[in-house]
Amino acid sequence: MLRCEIQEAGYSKNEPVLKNITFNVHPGELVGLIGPNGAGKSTTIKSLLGVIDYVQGEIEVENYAYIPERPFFYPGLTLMEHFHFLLATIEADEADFTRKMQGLLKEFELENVVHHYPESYSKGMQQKAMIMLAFLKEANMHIIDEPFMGLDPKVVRKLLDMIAKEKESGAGILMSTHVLDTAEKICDRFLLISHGKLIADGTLEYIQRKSGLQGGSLFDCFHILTEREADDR
Ligand SMILES: Nc1ncnc2c1ncn2[C@@H]1O[C@H](COP(=O)(O)OP(=O)(O)OP(=O)(O)O)[C@@H](O)[C@H]1O
Repeated sequence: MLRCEIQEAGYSKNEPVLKNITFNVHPGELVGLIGPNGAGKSTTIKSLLGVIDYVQGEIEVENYAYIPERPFFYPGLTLMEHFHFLLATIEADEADFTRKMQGLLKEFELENVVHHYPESYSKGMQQKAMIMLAFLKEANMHIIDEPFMGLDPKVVRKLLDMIAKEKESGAGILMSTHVLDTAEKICDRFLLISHGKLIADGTLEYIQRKSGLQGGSLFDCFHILTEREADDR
């Protein structure tokens, strides 16, 4: 379970970026975090991860794995060494971990480069490596920042399968994305952020009702609600 009750958060106390962002993510639930560029999605995620300077409020998130928007790796470690490092920091059965790792390496076609430095990978390969590391952690909660950019359609399919499996096994997932047609298909609920505020939290039906667009796409509802919020400012 993830509980987020942010009263204010940002990069300095004088200029908070987020105001009153309160939501939960329950076990087995996939929640989409959506909003225009600069709305505060990444700042919300950074607040959850505890890597932001100023957060006023309460955050509760246990045993999470995080897939960042921009991959980062430990310099001087090969991908295999990253796996060994991860194994050393989590409580996992080594044989089980190795079996899963090998399965994922094969699925993501990274077997031939596992002894190379991830810095030498293409952008998509780096993202695949980050996804593998996150899913090998066997977390109760997955926090995923814009996972689809730069991935080829085959990998997107695999990622969606992995997300579905995690959900089935009871993990909660918070995923920020701009890919609204995919989000519409897979998310149980949506958090719509605009100008640092949570302007909607609910299912597609709720979002449709709120935007006055019965049966409308998430894409169209998104436009109506964010425009309305901008007009009200
Ligand atoms: N490191 C930072 N220092 C200061 N301000 C920042 C920093 N990162 C983001 N901001 C500001 O915080 C606000 C919210 O940005 P954030 O990155 O959370 O948006 P986002 O919804 O994730 O946008 P995008 O869809 O473009 O990734 C913006 O006004 C941005 O300028």
